[in-house]
Amino acid sequence: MATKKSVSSLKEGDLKGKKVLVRVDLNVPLDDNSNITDDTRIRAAVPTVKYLLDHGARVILTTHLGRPKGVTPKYSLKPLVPRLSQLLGLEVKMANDCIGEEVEKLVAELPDGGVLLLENVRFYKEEEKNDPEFAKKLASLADLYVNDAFGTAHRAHASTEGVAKFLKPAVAGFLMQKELDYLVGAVANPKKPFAAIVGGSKVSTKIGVIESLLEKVDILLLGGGMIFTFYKAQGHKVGSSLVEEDKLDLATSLIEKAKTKGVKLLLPTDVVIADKFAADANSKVVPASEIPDGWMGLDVGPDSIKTFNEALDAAKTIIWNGPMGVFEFEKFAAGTDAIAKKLAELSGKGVTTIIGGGDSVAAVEKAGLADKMSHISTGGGASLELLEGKQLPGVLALNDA
Ligand SMILES: Nc1ncnc2c1ncn2[C@@H]1O[C@H](COP(=O)(O)OP(=O)(O)OP(=O)(O)O)[C@@H](O)[C@H]1O
Ligand SMILES: O=C(O)[C@H](O)COP(=O)(O)O
Repeated sequence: MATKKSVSSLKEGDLKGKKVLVRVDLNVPLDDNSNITDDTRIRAAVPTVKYLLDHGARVILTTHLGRPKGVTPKYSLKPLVPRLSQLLGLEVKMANDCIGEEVEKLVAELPDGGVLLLENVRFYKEEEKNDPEFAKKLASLADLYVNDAFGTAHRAHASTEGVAKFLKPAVAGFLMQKELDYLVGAVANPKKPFAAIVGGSKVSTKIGVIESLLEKVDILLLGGGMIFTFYKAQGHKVGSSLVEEDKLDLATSLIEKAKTKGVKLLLPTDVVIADKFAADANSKVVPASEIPDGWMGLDVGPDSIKTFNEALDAAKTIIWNGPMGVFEFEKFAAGTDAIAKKLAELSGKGVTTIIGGGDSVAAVEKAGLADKMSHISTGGGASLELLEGKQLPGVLALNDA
């Protein structure tokens, strides 16, 4: 992917008095009372907005929230305004729509250094259809475009892709830049040895990532529910653990591929098993090849943690995607916690540590170690696609540097 023009290339002369449409990803989790339960994505959007405000721009923010079908009050962005205002240190105005006359009026009233948040862009079905007329209407609100919505950059939608055709320049925000620097840059040119840890529930959702990483890494550690498909492929008894019967050949071929590529592939040697899929299940540790009938593997065992830690000690760059076990249940969180702690420790010793989105980020945050890592991705699907070596439409649409 060509290097894209960054918002840092725009100076006071380019920005003062200019209306800038900024696509952010403020798709944050809300509880039943519309309280924000994790504001990471709002905090991550702040540097770009502040830069624009400091240079006298008028900022128009656009984002989606959830997957509404038409106008749905539950997915209004109103609950985000207080936190956004607090983080930016000014009163953010909010429009009840994202296009149309009322929005145009509010944009016209926006002072230099002011911020207007548009209502959920997915209230229009034209957004996800990447409808050019809708993109044109959004674009007509502004003079230039900044895309800082890394978490949505894998979607070719009107506000992430279509709009860039109508606004020049169209540049990457600081968050977008940072995500690409780590998830593309550090992965393409890693300090070696380069280790990857891949977990999560199923091998089928991680095939692309594993295959792509096998081309690049020196060490690959596998954990999570997917390991039982590998064990079964090797002829082990897996009890009632999660297995994808139609992926047994694939698991064998991935092991072969690792051998051919000279990648050190480590599967856990012991596992924590449970007599039911529940937080209060009975549990015990057994060798990975001896899971009794009626029991299921829900975490990697202590010997595996030790072996994994030793393997990671050799690495200079580490990327992690997907938990080692069912970390949502305290009893089966030890493997995931141990990886989080190890990566935090190694970060302190100068190792580049990248957490590739989704549940592994939740696990690192739960362990209170988020600020210790070199990079924590704000994108689940987007980071997965990048790790699979795919191009992201929201990035491709931006102007080359
Ligand atoms: N041994 C296991 N058996 C069953 N489920 C497991 C096991 N180990 C981990 N999981 C579950 O896998 C889920 C995470 O898998 P997933 O593939 O979504 O990972 P992820 O990398 O975080 O993905 P995404 O980025 O899409 O969120 C967790 O909810 C966890 O409980
Ligand atoms: O949370 C995400 O992964 C992004 O905001 C994209 O959301 P989507 O999967 O609904 O497109």
